[in-house]
Amino acid sequence: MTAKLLDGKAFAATVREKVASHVSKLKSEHGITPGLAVVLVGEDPASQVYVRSKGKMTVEVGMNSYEHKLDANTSEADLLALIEKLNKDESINGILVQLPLPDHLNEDLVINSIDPVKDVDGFHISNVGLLGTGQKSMVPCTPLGCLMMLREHHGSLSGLDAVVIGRSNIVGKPMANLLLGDSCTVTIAHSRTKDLPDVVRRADIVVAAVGRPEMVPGDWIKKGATVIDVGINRIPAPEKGEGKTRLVGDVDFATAKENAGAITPVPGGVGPMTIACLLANTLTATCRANGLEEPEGLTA
Ligand SMILES: Nc1nc2c(c(=O)[nH]1)N[C@@H](CN(C=O)c1ccc(C(=O)N[C@@H](CCC(=O)O)C(=O)O)cc1)CN2
Repeated sequence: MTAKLLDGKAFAATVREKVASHVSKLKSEHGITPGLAVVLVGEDPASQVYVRSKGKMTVEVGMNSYEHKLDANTSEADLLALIEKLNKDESINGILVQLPLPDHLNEDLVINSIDPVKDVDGFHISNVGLLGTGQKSMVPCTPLGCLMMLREHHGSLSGLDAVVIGRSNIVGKPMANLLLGDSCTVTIAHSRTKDLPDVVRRADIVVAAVGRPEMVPGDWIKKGATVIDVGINRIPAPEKGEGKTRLVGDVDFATAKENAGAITPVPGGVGPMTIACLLANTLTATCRANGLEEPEGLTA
């Protein structure tokens, strides 16, 4: 059996189209243009690429994009002062601080200084608490993207056995809460989980978010299961030439696709959904801030 490929790149394009059409209505019917501020501290090359891409796609869906690129040595006080300014700025509906931050900055402190209503990453402790208690919140972009792809493929997720491998605050924990919200039976597995292969073999849905290249082999995957690979790992690719690299996920795609019913590729799976969901969250935040109806199908 060869799995159906869940094409995140194509799906993300449809999400961005929906966002663009809502933004166009917001402008024409209410005179509102959503604004997203992205803050980058330092010169991490991958972060620079993601931030550039966020800015470009924000403009493409008709929103205003504000980029704040700060020196790697920026003090915590200066960063917090910028966030405070953005919190008060009425033209800004969404604020995102690109992660990881340089080591001298306290990530929790910085994230929790963002107004929760503008926290389009859904990382603020208030949003974490709201999601954990099943209340309306801002939802982290990558898990939201995974949920959208799962709903699109399965329709209802109710009653399905799901395993989330990885317990990070950014993906693993919110993903587990979202699956629980859709009535899955959820297991969170991690480095101390006993007999991980056995746990994974029972699952109808496997979400791998550990950051370890190809650690989930195909023979852990139950026949017909849906595999969502969140890992984006760059590994050496000598076959492409000296010093060349390639991207792989946390799942061994070549063997997993033989057992899975559906699987996301890397690249082109979950990754593109992250930015599409950021735009969806910015639209949602704008609607909430203005007391307008939220867009359907773009939230959890
Ligand atoms: N504040 C945040 N920081 C980070 C987040 C986040 O959601 N909020 N997530 C990641 C980085 N990220 C967005 O910020 C991101 C990662 C990957 C992709 C993506 O489209 N990946 C492509 C491959 C890209 C490549 O060639 O390297 C894919 O998977 O197809 C988009 C966004 C960490 N920081």
